[in-house]
Amino acid sequence: MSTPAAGPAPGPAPAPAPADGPAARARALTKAYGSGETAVLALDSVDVAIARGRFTAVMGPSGSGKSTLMHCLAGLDTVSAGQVWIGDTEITGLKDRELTRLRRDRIGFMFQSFNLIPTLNALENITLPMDIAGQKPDPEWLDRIIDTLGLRERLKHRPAQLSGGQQQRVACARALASRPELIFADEPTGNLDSRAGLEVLGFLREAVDSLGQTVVMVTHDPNAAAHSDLVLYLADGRIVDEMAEPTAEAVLERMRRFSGSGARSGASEE
Ligand SMILES: Nc1ncnc2c1ncn2[C@@H]1O[C@H](COP(=O)(O)OP(=O)(O)OP(=O)(O)O)[C@@H](O)[C@H]1O
Repeated sequence: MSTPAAGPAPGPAPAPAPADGPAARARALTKAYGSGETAVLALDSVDVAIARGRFTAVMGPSGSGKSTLMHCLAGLDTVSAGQVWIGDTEITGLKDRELTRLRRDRIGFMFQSFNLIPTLNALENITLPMDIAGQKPDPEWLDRIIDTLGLRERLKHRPAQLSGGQQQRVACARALASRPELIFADEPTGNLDSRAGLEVLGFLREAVDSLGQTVVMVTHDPNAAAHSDLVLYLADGRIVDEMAEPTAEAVLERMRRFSGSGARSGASEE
């Protein structure tokens, strides 16, 4: 996608993503917060590869490092040591401006709080990041997202006129609008009732299956994780296990085993 940013392009332009190879990966990714006696090792030398065109869930007890992993993979947070790549672009070491541009061009975000602008209608919210970047949405792609997400009749509504599920669908459309290589979703169903949550998970699944997107989702919910292709389990800042083709029952069982084995005293909320 072209990036008509103001001024000369800072550094190398984002390379077109290779058709294969991981969508993102990290090597020996370490993240510490604070220093001295109060230092917390949130990620402890994590090696991970996020498969392209797949739906990956990240699970683990509270404080195990899920959000930190997502933020470091997405270039929202700096790393203490190790390397991170988006596609074949190493993002550790990029200057702030380059990183901002890469995030804008190649990554979509969905958060638990939808972060919609209350004074803008649904369509304006969906296209806002592209408007800010001076990019024009591809009309066919935008139409497809709007119809896939069932938002056609809601485009003129402001967030306050939409249900929680509809607001999250708008946030989902916003994340998809620029056709990013990668979508990071942090507890995207956390604020929704179970029906609306199911809808959003269905759309994320659809984004992977029909639109060919790559999704990484942090969740505590075994039912949500069951929509993914692969679950990565974190404990104490390390990836300790993974499960392909998860079912809610299998995920729940695995979580029980972990909390039973006391990965971190008092840290589990499952
Ligand atoms: N900005 C920060 N400053 C200090 N410590 C932090 C900061 N962010 C996270 N931590 C610590 O790093 C560890 C991992 O936090 P993280 O938020 O990644 O865990 P999580 O698995 O996403 O937790 P939760 O499920 O509760 O959201 C925790 O011990 C947390 O207290």
